[in-house]
Amino acid sequence: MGHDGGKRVMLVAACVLIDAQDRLLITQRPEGKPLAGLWEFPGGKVERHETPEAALIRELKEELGIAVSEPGLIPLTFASHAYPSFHLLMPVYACRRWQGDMTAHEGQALAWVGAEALSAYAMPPADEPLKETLPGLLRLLGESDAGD
Ligand SMILES: Nc1nc2c([nH]c(=O)n2[C@@H]2O[C@H](COP(=O)(O)OP(=O)(O)OP(=O)(O)O)[C@@H](O)[C@H]2O)c(=O)[nH]1
Repeated sequence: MGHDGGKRVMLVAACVLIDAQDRLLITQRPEGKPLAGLWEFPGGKVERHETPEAALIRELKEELGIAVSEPGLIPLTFASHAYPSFHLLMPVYACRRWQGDMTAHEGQALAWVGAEALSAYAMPPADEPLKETLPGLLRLLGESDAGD
């Protein structure tokens, strides 16, 4: 065992989808999955030999039926959290552009919320720090987007 406890690092890619009113999409984990009932950002595990971007494009299609392109995925921040049986490393992208009608393909509830309102939702422990940092990060992103 290493001095970190020897936990395996699990790579999960997640996306903050942002609508025209600057609201963010969160989805509720369905019953039967670990952490059921908690709200999270869409995404999922990065498979072997898959890039985080490719994993996200695949997951967004599977979970929500939307198509996003790689240039539309803007690296935003990451979460790094020790769960009891693994260490989660989660790159978080922002995305404002997608194609297709958004549908909850896995029976998950969807909610569009302002960044400041995230604190009102129960999210996985790894997401807790994001509740504090996302409002400021998204403001910066909005300012840097203003020119394009
Ligand atoms: N998508 C997503 N996963 C998160 C977030 N926060 C967080 O701790 N996770 C964790 O990251 C892991 C993602 O696994 P998942 O089960 O959603 O991924 P998946 O769809 O590839 O899994 P499956 O196909 O095996 O069901 C879970 O352990 C989940 O709890 C988040 O904001 N979004």
